[in-house]
Amino acid sequence: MTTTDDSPEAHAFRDLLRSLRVWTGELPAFDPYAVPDAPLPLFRQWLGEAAAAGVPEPHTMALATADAAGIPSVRIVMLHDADENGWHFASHRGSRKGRELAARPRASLCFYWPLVARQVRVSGEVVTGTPEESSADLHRRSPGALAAALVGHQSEVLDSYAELERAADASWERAQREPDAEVESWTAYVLRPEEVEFFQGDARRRHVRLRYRRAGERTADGWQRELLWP
Ligand SMILES: Cc1cc2nc3c(=O)[nH]c(=O)nc-3n(C[C@H](O)[C@H](O)[C@H](O)COP(=O)(O)O)c2cc1C
Repeated sequence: MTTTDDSPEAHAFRDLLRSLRVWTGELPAFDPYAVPDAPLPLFRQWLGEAAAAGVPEPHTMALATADAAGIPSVRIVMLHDADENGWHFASHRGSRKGRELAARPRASLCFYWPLVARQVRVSGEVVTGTPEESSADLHRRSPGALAAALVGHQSEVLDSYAELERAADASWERAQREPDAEVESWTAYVLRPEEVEFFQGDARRRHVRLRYRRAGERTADGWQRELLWP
């Protein structure tokens, strides 16, 4: 594939891309032979280390879903928890992702923590929380998050920004007045991991990739581990 755009802007853009670097600075070491039997403790450790290293918003992640025809879509959402049940997040049921998860309840998550050159990918089945769990999720969050959820209509076409401003102001006031307000479409989801892959970047490109896969009865804790070529 050859590039045809010869404009100064295109050249400047390509020069910028070539000038940018990854995997620089002091990167942590990662011994893939000294790891826990299951991925959760390692994930919690890595998220803690990313936060301690100053990675901004280490609890945000890309969530990839697909529609009934298999067309993929991806966006950032916040991690609300990671425990024995899986990786928790929440959104509106009627949004694009919500509709896709209803049609095809599987997803992949991807975290990237550049200051420590680490990536974590998680994939598996997605289970929808009960209305009680979804409501608890909503009310554990900040008044600002409740106000944002009260606006609703996520992923619908917006006719004008002024309409959003009016709705956001009304929702903000309602969230202050009624901190227990419910948002019917707000839904808690849990991704039950079947595969979790840890990637540690290395300045000499000898990246470490360690994958945990659900192994059923084959191992005591239900996970098998394997290294992958980077
Ligand atoms: C840092 C960040 C965090 C976000 N967290 C959430 C979230 O937790 N839940 C959510 O529904 N949308 C969240 N969003 C907005 C989504 O990226 C997306 O725009 C929205 O959910 C609509 O996606 P959809 O049309 O694919 O359903 C977040 C966006 C950013 C940039």
